[in-house]
Amino acid sequence: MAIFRYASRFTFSNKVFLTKTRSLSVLRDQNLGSNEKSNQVKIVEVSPRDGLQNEKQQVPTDIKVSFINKLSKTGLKVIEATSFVSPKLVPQMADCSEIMTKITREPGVNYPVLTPNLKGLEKAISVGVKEVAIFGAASEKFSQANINCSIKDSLSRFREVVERSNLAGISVRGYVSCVLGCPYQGEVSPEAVAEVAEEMYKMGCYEISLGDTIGVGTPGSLIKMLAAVRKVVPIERSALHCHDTYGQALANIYCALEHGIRVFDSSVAGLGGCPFAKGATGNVATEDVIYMFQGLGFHTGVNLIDLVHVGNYISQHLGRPNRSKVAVALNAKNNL
Ligand SMILES: CC(C)(COP(=O)([O-])OP(=O)([O-])OC[C@H]1O[C@@H](n2cnc3c(N)ncnc32)[C@H](O)[C@@H]1OP(=O)([O-])[O-])[C@@H](O)C(=O)NCCC(=O)NCCSC(=O)C[C@@](C)(O)CC(=O)[O-]
Repeated sequence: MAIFRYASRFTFSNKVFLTKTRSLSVLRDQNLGSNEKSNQVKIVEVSPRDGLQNEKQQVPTDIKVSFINKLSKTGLKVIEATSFVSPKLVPQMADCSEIMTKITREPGVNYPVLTPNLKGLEKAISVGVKEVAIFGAASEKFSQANINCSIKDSLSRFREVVERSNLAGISVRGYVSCVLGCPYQGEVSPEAVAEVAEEMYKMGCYEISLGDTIGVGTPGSLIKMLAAVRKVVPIERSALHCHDTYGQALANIYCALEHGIRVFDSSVAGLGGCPFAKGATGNVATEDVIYMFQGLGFHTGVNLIDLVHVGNYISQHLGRPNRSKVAVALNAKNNL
């Protein structure tokens, strides 16, 4: 893992986080806060939503329901099930209410959904959703393309969603897209990311998921972005959401782990892509992330073989090979 040993020292909040020779376990013991010492990581499985939203061919609702039910049996504790957005813009998610009424909700598993505005939230409440996510962007152009409003206007809409959610006893997660680059404007400054993340955190999001929407980030740009964000959002309240477009996702996840992040979004079989980010390919594959965490001695509570079976199930339905490298290897080795 020499690639992950940094020659220089990076300073965040007056703490030195990385040196040339320190291993992850030493970092865990010496540098991180009490929450961050834990060897637990949380996976937010986004495949039923982020994984499928970009599929051109409509996936039958019963297949989606069966997919979510199968994921629920693998040990995953958070499964983002669908999104309550415009069916004209994202037809694949048009069956959101049906999905939420048909799935079997396993005790101890959380099934959050995306709600960009009050309209989506009210629909979600009517089908018993317990957690929602609002989704903003650090890039003005992406905000316009994705949710048809400026960053400023999006924050006002989100405030309404958070206030109404609080009344209904619903937790709210916040996404910030384009944290390491934008498909329309290119570079996005760490300060712009921190500004939106701070607003969302202050308005009441319990967690801020930092999205590398087009997968352009590297550990170099990630470190700079995290340095800015951690000044305004506690690291234990931050999550990382990686797409693997440039093959950097696992490197970025490992890097974020070293910087104290313990929540990671991923998608079984590497499904995914955003309809409003041309060229954005799949999310990092959950199987690959779990395999790496297992190797590092981190507990995810997820049964990897069960997960590979579920990835195979949905890949077969979509008529394409499983995009997880770990799944491909285990399929060949175990004749799955
Ligand atoms: C945000 C809106 C709704 C604003 O859309 P708008 O056009 O500004 O909203 P509007 O209030 O003017 O309404 C226009 C029409 O949409 C309807 N409408 C309005 N709201 C809803 C709703 N909630 N559910 C269902 N319908 C809705 C509304 O009823 C009306 O219908 P019409 O009168 O024309 O028939 C729209 O732009 C939209 O749905 N965008 C889709 C956004 C989306 O799903 N993007 C992909 C997910 S984000 C992502 O993938 C990134 C992430 C999270 O994974 C992290 C990362 O990777 O970076």
